[in-house]
Amino acid sequence: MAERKESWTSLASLLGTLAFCQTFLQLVLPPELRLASLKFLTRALRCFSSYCYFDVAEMDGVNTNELYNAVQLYLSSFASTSASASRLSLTRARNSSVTTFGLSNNDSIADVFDGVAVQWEHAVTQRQSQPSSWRSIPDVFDGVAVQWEHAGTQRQSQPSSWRSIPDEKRGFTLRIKKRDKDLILNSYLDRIMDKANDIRRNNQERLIYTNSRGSESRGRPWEAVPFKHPSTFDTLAMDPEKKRDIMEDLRDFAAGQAFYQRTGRAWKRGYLLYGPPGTGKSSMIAAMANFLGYEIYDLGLTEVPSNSELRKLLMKTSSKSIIVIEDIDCSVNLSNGSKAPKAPPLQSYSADPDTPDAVSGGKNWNNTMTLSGLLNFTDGLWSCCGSERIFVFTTNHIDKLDPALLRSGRMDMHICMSYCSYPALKILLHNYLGSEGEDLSEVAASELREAVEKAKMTPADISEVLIKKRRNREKAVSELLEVMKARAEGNEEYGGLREKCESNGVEEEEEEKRALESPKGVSDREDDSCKKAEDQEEKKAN
Ligand SMILES: Nc1ncnc2c1ncn2[C@@H]1O[C@H](COP(=O)(O)OP(=O)(O)OP(=O)(O)O)[C@@H](O)[C@H]1O
Ligand SMILES: [Mg+2]
Repeated sequence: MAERKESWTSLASLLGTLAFCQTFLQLVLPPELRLASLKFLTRALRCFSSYCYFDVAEMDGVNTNELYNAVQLYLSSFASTSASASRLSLTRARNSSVTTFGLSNNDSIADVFDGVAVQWEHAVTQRQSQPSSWRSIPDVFDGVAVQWEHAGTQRQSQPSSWRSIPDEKRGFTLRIKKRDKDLILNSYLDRIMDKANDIRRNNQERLIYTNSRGSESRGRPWEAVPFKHPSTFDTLAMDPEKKRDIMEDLRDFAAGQAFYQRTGRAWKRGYLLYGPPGTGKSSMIAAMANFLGYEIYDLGLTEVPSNSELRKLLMKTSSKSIIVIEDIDCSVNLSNGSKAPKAPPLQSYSADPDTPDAVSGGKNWNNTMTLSGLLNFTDGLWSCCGSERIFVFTTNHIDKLDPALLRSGRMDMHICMSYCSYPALKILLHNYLGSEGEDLSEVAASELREAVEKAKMTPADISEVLIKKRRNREKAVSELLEVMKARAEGNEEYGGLREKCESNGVEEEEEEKRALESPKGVSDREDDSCKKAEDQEEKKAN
């Protein structure tokens, strides 16, 4: 209290002295000397002040000062609850449902960082009436004292090239005690930048981007809409242990900047999601994005005419994003347009993605998209362009993928999305009926457990049944049981048919055709695809 009183007294006397000096200078000195003496006076007064001041202007030349925006966001995070701010400005960004608070003109706000008190002031002045300003800073080089001086002169009229500069000059001034400056300045500014990035991500609705042919020439390589997919790891029906592993992996990745830096690895991670349709691969991607707060770039490879276009597209993705390529088995073996010769198959894996290789038979593939072009970006030198990015490839047929995509280290994690298991079914029951099966009778629960293992139904199939009957829990469960039992019977019949076909020497392809025609039957082979892939991976690892 006494300290505050003291500072008010010194401020009042300082203002008095300044007013007196100004009047005195105006009366006594000729105009050309006034400025120099004012400059001298200000410098003299600063020597006695225990504070130093840092100006953070909105514009750095003609560019926006990132730090200004960051400070604005940072202060908004506590401006509304701070007792020291008396007047706040309110803003809401495009695509956002969140209101941000800011300091009004010439208002100030106090902050504490690492136990050190600082103060921010926001000043808005008209550019035309901007007073000439002089700034000087002493430096010592080889024991010789030098002084840098920066003079800001009044701009009478803006040249046309400066039209983009706002008429108002906005800036924050940070006041720190001189003795604390070296202690906190850098770490405090780093903290502000980090916090601002977090706020930006939380405030702005995340977007999902997609590409279309020719969008690059229209000047907008990606088109975006707000991303509002409600899928989360809570609602995703899959083995809880597997889910935990994936979440942990994602968490480690997002917090792994120092690790990736230390180990000399590009800060990126690749996931390959494979499994039959309707097992939740796309839902998993949405859950990942929601879990990490990342944006999604849904890359349609069929819309990318060449490797160089692909490179341009990928260079325009932001960090903290998931780059998704769905159904990679269907989209990489591309040609440039339907009439163009077929692009080299995935095996045509040349060192330079833009040059033909031996397999392509000497044809010019410069205008085609190749797997090597893609992998060059996800895995090669270009992978370090941007950081904190996740690549997700999905496929229904892991066995059709080129070995180049599957070789160890290419995709960091292979995740099998398979038919619904009992633990996954419990999640679906919780999602749609509000119960996890614990209120089911023991008989019903054990019946469900047995039926779901035999039925080999996808979570999508089960969801369909539960959605229809969700108003009546008992009916929903009994109908689901019926459907699952019927499906299990179909599977058994199909299994018998398959055995018969095999003993009669019917071609495998024909058998598959039949399976497609029969919506009921699921071959064991299909179900086993995850297991087989996992076994193969285990073998490779050993
Ligand atoms: N594992 C799951 N957990 C929760 N819901 C799921 C799951 N799998 C599928 N569903 C439901 O089925 C719908 C289709 O799932 P999704 O699109 O994620 O499957 P997919 O594996 O991507 O299929 P496709 O291979 O055809 O692209 C989803 O909207 C969701 O409601
Ligand atoms: Mg999908």
